[in-house]
Amino acid sequence: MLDHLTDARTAGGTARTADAPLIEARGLCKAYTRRAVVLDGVDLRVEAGERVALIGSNGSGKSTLLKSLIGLHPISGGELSCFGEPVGPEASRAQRLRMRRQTGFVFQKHCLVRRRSVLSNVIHGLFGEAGSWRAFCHSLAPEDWRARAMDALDAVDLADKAMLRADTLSGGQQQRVAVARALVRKPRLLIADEPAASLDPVSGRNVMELFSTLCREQEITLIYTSHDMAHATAYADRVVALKGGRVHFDRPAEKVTRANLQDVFDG
Ligand SMILES: Nc1ncnc2c1ncn2[C@@H]1O[C@H](COP(=O)(O)OP(=O)(O)OP(=O)(O)O)[C@@H](O)[C@H]1O
Repeated sequence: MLDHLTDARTAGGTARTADAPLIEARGLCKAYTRRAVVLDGVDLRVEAGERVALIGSNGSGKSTLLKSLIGLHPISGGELSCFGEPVGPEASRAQRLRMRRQTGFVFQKHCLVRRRSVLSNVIHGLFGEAGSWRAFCHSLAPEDWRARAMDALDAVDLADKAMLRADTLSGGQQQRVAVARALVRKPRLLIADEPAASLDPVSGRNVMELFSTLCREQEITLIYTSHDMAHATAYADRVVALKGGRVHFDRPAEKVTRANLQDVFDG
């Protein structure tokens, strides 16, 4: 089964031209073990500025695909390029770091540091920049970092909560802080893995609306996973469905039908 997983491109090579897609995967395969082939020949092209929803049943490989696209998981086969650079199964640490620096992340669990202020949590998004140990505490951070973090908090409408402890905010507000933390570094790509899954319907819609709007305004490419079909179709330009380790369909959000969705989740 793994025979076709051996032709992965190695890291390095020449950078693509400026009009190349932000991400391009051809025949992408990912196996955690010889028996656990999760992605089995995924083709995916994401243009800069697009908003893409990834859907599929539990275990269909959505999170694995998200992480593989940006080098958090090494791929097992196929061809992948991200930010114009080929990404092989053994991407160097330097390349992975380069990709991470251009990417913001938001997860279902927002992973804020509960005892720290909202502002400190957003400044933590600047970890990885020069002198980033100072991002640990907002009072040690340079003034321009604090200003950037305040701008990000303003964008998610939480500037007035900057000095509160993170764990005094509601779940929806904390997720908006996580959005600000992801955007403070002005990433080219935002990856969001079930960002609204732990929120009530209204907070979930608010967070999705926020993502979608900020990404469009700031020309950030967005790829998110969701089990909520209304979220998948309302906030994305395109919906990509995974089934059996392959792309089952890839179509504009407005053309996705109820039957298409049913088909994805039927055994
Ligand atoms: N680190 C890992 N090591 C081994 N197997 C893994 C690992 N991560 C995920 N898997 C397996 O890969 C498969 C796909 O998991 P993944 O989390 O990518 O699916 P998903 O579509 O995001 O699922 P869900 O909707 O439940 O979040 C599952 O069978 C899972 O057990």
